[in-house]
Amino acid sequence: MKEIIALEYKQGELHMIDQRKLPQVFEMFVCKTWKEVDFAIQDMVVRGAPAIGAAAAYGAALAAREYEQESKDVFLSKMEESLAALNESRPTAVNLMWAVKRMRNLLDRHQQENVEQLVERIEAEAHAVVAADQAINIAMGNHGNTIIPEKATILTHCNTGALATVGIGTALGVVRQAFRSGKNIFVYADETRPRLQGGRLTAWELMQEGIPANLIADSVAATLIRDGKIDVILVGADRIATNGDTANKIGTFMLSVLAKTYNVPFYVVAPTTTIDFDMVSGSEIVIEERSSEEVTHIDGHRTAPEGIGVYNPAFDVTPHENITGIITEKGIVRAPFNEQIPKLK
Ligand SMILES: CSC[C@@H](O)[C@@H](O)C(=O)COP(=O)(O)O
Repeated sequence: MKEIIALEYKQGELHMIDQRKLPQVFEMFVCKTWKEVDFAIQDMVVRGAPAIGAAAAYGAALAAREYEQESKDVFLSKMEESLAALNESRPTAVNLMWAVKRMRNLLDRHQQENVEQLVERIEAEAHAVVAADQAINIAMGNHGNTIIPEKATILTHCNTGALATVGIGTALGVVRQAFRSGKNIFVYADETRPRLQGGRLTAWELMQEGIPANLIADSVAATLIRDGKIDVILVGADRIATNGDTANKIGTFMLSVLAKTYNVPFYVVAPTTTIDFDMVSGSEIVIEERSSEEVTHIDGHRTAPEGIGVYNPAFDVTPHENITGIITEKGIVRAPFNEQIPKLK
């Protein structure tokens, strides 16, 4: 099976699978400048917390190449301008800020070096972010596989696979490892309104891998859970506070309430780069609100009446009380989260 590679840096260009077009069209979106990366993140050509972090890291590498002929002062100020813009491209996934901070720290640590050396360091750092993410995904997949029963029926939300990362995925990475290890699993994938990351992307990834699955409208999940048809729920995360409160794709909170009501294990799968160690509770997490067209239109066609008001938060926060465990590359943490999570730093 050919692995899906969400993004790749080749000869000074960042090539990304254009996730706005899948599954109908498989097309690469090529960024030659950091501003194109900034656009790609905002417009969700690339999406998913770890993939956004990796894209931002390569955005910094492209910026470094764009400004390599400048004097050191101009180079540093242009780098800061691009890093500040990339940092703001989407607000909720902390991996983005983590990648930008990593680049800022790198420039700070090597401030005595010349521009040429700095450019090389930034490029190497971006490659290191990607290499680390691949290994982290495998480790999460293996830890996660330990809680998946032999014939599990798994419910998942949004897209947390290879497209959302630069490896096998977070929650979908656990699904992959369970399947690849020979377990007889079945997946229900929420379509994930309004952007349909489940219907378009997760369904596509599951089919590429040959994992048996049904796609469901989001509103079907409650019936399946009540009827005892789901053994475990696996979701990803965009930002986790140190008390375990977790921001993830809108609709995740609702699933967690159902899981708690009907005693279904509910696991968050995320690398430690998704933990915001400066945030003690989910109430501090900034939730992105996206355009009304995501709700009033489907595939560019208006489905809602002109003039209707729209509320379109892209994420919600699941309280830690509803979470059975958080599967990270360092192992599975459980309550009391506010004691266990800081140990992962
Ligand atoms: C990679 S797993 C976690 C999340 O990033 C994922 O579930 C999610 O919420 C993605 O949101 P998106 O708005 O598509 O970037």
